[in-house]
Amino acid sequence: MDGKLVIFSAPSGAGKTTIVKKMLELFPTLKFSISACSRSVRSGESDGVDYFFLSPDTFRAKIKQNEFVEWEEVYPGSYYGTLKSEVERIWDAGHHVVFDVDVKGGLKLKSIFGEKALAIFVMPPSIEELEKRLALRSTESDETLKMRIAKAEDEISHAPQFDQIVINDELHHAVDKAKGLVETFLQKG
Ligand SMILES: Nc1ncnc2c1ncn2[C@@H]1O[C@H](COP(=O)(O)OP(=O)(O)OP(=O)(O)O)[C@@H](O)[C@H]1O
Ligand SMILES: Nc1nc2c(ncn2[C@@H]2O[C@H](COP(=O)(O)O)[C@@H](O)[C@H]2O)c(=O)[nH]1
Repeated sequence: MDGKLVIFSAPSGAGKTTIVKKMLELFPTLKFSISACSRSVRSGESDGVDYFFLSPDTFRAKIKQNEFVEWEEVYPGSYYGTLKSEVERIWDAGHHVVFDVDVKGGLKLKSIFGEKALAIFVMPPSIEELEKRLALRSTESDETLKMRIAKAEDEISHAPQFDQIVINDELHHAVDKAKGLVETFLQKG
């Protein structure tokens, strides 16, 4: 099978991880690209499932060894990146890859893989709703929540560069829209 890539990007809190999890349930041929990151593990997360959790030094060593397809310092001191080995592992097993990456990373992947990739921007209904969702998720301190919200407007300005935009107001509508887009893309020759 010729492996394809489905990329979901959005400002933090817009709901891309929630939508990606639904896509993984709906499409057995899609497998999640487990990113490496240098932030600390949240409650409920596991190493090698949600992320490969690395120290900043180990992450920087992997950058030097050219192990990433793309990487970003998404927040000051917090590195995130797509490992070449992850994409190869998934393609070698005959699957398509789905990514949950920030906006810069999503555009980078699209620029590398072109027509093999479908890049979807998940649009929050408003900045106020984004803030509310992040606060309810209870994963951020006041400081990191502010930092995530401060990036959102600039990230939203890049939405037109994506192949498709899915507005995540009512989750089930967003999932239906994303499902249709992914289905059409995977069926294409
Ligand atoms: N349509 C929705 N309506 C209300 N809450 C939602 C909706 N979609 C997702 N959520 C909730 O909003 C919070 C943020 O969602 P999620 O973690 O999927 O966002 P994200 O874009 O992956 O954020 P991050 O980039 O920080 O990982 C979660 O608690 C999730 O359950
Ligand atoms: N450029 C990349 N961004 C990534 C990658 N993996 C995740 N992310 C993005 O980082 C932020 C923060 O994630 P969180 O888990 O700390 O809330 C979010 O936008 C992720 O999509 C990656 O490999 N490359």
